[in-house]
Amino acid sequence: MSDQQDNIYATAHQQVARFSFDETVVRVFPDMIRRSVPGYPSIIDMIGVLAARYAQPDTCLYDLGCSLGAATTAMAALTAEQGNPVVAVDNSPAMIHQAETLLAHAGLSERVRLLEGDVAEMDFEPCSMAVLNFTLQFIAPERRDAFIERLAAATVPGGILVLSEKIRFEDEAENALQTELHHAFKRNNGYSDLEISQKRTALENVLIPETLAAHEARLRKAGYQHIHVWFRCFNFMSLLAVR
Ligand SMILES: Nc1ncnc2c1ncn2[C@@H]1O[C@H](C[S@+](CC[C@H]([NH3+])C(=O)[O-])CC(=O)[O-])[C@@H](O)[C@H]1O
Ligand SMILES: O=C(O)C(=O)Cc1ccccc1
Repeated sequence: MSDQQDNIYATAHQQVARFSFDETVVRVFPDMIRRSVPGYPSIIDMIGVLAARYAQPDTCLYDLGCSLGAATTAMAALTAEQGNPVVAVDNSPAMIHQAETLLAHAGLSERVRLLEGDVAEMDFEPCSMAVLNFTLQFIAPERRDAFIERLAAATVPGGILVLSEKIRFEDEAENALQTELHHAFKRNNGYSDLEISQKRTALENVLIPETLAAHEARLRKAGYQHIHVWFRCFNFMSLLAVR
């Protein structure tokens, strides 16, 4: 029930509604994210590699804004021997419902604790890894500082945050070029100009990108000691922040 092709914006909508992670999106989500986010399959694979490198005993691993549990599954697979608890959280009931089915099929129901809730409001246990794979961009900007500070405080020394985000560039010309290249990527993956344009409208004031400098400043202020850009393609980026 989540393996269909994304054609949500293929026909003209009279009025394009705000984007939301509802049942319609859940049905097409794996196809949508793979065709919309450059490098998404590699990012998921590397989150597994990072889990194997950074998971510490007696700590949990968080997948915050887990959607259907792609990063959760990669983290669990590459830490099978250590067996750290993986805690996967999302505030979309439709996502959680489908993630539950998929994790059960993968035999991960014991290993993974799946929670429905707002990641910016939850309490954290000591963790050695937290993943925000394209989640922070959907949280209201004024809530981001306090949330990252609380997450950093729960991260043990040497633990990490993997922060993947769509980013904005200060320079207008740079921003326009990187956005155009992202749209070329989507077109190459079979999306029409109408689909690209209607999805863009739906995401306005829902997905709010910040600059790389703003992300780095927030992470440093929260107490992360080392910040590395480990992936970048057009206006998509992933940071590795070490506590
Ligand atoms: N405040 C919030 N609290 C909890 N969840 C939230 C919140 N805001 C948004 N979400 C959830 O964050 C997810 C963002 S998608 C993540 C992909 C996944 N990480 C992946 O690696 O496949 C990214 C994208 O679609 O571009 C959705 O499932 C939202 O319901
Ligand atoms: O499609 C886009 O333009 C994006 O920025 C990525 C995306 C992927 C999946 C849901 C929402 C946004």
